[in-house]
Amino acid sequence: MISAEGLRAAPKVLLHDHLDGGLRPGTVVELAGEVGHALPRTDADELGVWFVESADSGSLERYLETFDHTVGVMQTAEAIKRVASECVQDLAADGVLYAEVRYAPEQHLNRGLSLEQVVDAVRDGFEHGMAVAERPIVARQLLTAMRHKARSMEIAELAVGYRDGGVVGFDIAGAEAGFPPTRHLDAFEYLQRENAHFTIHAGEAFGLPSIWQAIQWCGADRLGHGVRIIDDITYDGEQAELGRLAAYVRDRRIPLEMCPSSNLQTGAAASIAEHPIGLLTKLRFRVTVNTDNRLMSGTSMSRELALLADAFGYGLDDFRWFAINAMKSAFIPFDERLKLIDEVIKPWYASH
Ligand SMILES: O=c1[nH]cnc2c1ncn2[C@@H]1O[C@H](CO)[C@@H](O)[C@H]1O
Ligand SMILES: [Zn+2]
Repeated sequence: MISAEGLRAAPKVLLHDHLDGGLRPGTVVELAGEVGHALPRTDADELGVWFVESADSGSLERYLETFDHTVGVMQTAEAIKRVASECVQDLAADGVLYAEVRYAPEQHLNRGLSLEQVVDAVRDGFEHGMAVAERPIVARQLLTAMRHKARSMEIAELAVGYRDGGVVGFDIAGAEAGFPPTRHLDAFEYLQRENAHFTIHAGEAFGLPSIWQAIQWCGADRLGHGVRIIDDITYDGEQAELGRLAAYVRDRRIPLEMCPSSNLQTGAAASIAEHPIGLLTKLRFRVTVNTDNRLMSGTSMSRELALLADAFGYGLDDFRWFAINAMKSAFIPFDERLKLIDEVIKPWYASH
């Protein structure tokens, strides 16, 4: 069994982490004090517990309500920059060597920032974080549009505008039921014409139709969560039979950004041991392991891997496979991905 220290040391790759879901509780308390935002708890430790307990709701909609208190304190360039820098430092300290971190710029305009100023603030924060982090890390932005709102085209254009400025892709997030991906088809078609990359939260709180639309209508490069792809697989404990959609996802090596702890909280899975990641890994889908919202789940990359190790007996070989899967699926250019695989990931695992 690998130790907690060993897990932290192992190079990890993170593709699905929300900037507004990963604040340090102490930072939320301090920033709230500065802007007069009312919090449900004012002690940092108690607030941390409050986030986890409130997010532990069994429903994605109620889980998302907790973001009022993080987005609420991320409304100035200074605050956003601080949060972005701390995010990168925390990920690096946990042994993450490459991270794509997402957030919705449209949610940070309450105090007069423009969309561009929000992206610039995150970029400044990431650059600061990368410069001071205790271990080398590469951090890039994904811009999210909220699926119940109507700004996806504008956010997609913003992502393309910043493609040489630290933004490597686009995403849609928020409540899934009632807001299918095709609602934003114009944005996805635009991104395809621009040769840009995007992932879509799909198959988390809604099933196969959402995944099917995300891939076959919208052309998603990756799936955020995608856990419900399991509904297209029959498994009797020995033999697995894949439906057409599951077979397509596996054949095309479409990356699944799986977030085990988050899925338990929103009710997308009953326990880690019963989480579809076990079977999907066994069937060699392109599985990646992610944190989703470190604050709301009280988690980290190391902790997610530790939970999987407990439930499925995974060890370093599996962690290496997850890291390489994720690095192959990243939205940075191929040569940069290869370099991190050949120069960081493979050498480390070969010597441990
Ligand atoms: O697991 C999730 N599913 C869907 N939406 C989410 C999830 N986690 C966070 N957000 C939403 O994404 C926004 C931008 O980061 C967050 O404000 C939250 O509303
Ligand atoms: Zn997410």
